Amino acid sequence: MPYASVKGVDIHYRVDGPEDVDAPWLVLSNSLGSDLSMWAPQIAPFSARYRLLRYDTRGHGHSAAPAGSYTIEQLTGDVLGLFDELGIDRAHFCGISMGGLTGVALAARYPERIDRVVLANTAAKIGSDEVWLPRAERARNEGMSALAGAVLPRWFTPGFFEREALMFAQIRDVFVHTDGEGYASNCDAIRTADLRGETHNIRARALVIGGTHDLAATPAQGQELAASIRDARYVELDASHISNLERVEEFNHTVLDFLGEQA
Ligand SMILES: O=C(O)CC1=CCC(=O)O1
Repeated sequence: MPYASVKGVDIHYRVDGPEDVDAPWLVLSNSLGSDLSMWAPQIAPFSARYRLLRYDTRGHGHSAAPAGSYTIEQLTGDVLGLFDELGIDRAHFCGISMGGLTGVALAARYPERIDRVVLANTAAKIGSDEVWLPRAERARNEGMSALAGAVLPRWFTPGFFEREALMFAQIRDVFVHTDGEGYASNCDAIRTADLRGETHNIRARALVIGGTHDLAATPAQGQELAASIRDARYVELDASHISNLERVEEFNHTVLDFLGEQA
């Protein structure tokens, strides 16, 4: 399993797709409580066109979970560290929820490194102290199994759990095996990240994907995010929070059409 040591923090990543040096890079960034396996239905179609870099956000999957609260600067720094490790000057970026927040910060602060950006089920400010402080405390004190029942039902619409029982079992498995301290430290990063004053700096072409039934990053927040980014496009899918898994075909077409459009 490949790792990059970014300022002493081991970040686990995977690369799929063409070795062709001319193929553009596309980076995928996971949501809170998941890992790079959440992109499984995107790998075949996306890697047919792009050199696909997936990674486990610190505190998740096989990446290290250093002690102490994380910050959005650390989450973006980990991506830039991966770029350095792999010799990537510039890439497309697609992040969902917390991964989308990372994408907002990268596109606003490092315009020279980000080509096109897909911001799915996210906002420039996600949740509030009231959401994140008790969530982090519970993850630290009671562990991930205690949180699963409260958090996971909001990720999908009710029909998904019956239709995709196996997929949901895998998602749940990743969630409950996420390091509780690492998860809580990412809650701290989300809680303290308010990028609403920075989105006007984004120059990358941007696609914002919302989920009609998403309560964690609502359609109104997605529309607000899109409206704050120059020339951004907003597309809404009939999904809850994890739209890349709930509406695989629509998500894949929407992203590939956007990335492949002529400038
Ligand atoms: O897990 C949730 O409650 C929803 C969520 C917020 C940020 C993220 O990545 O997921």
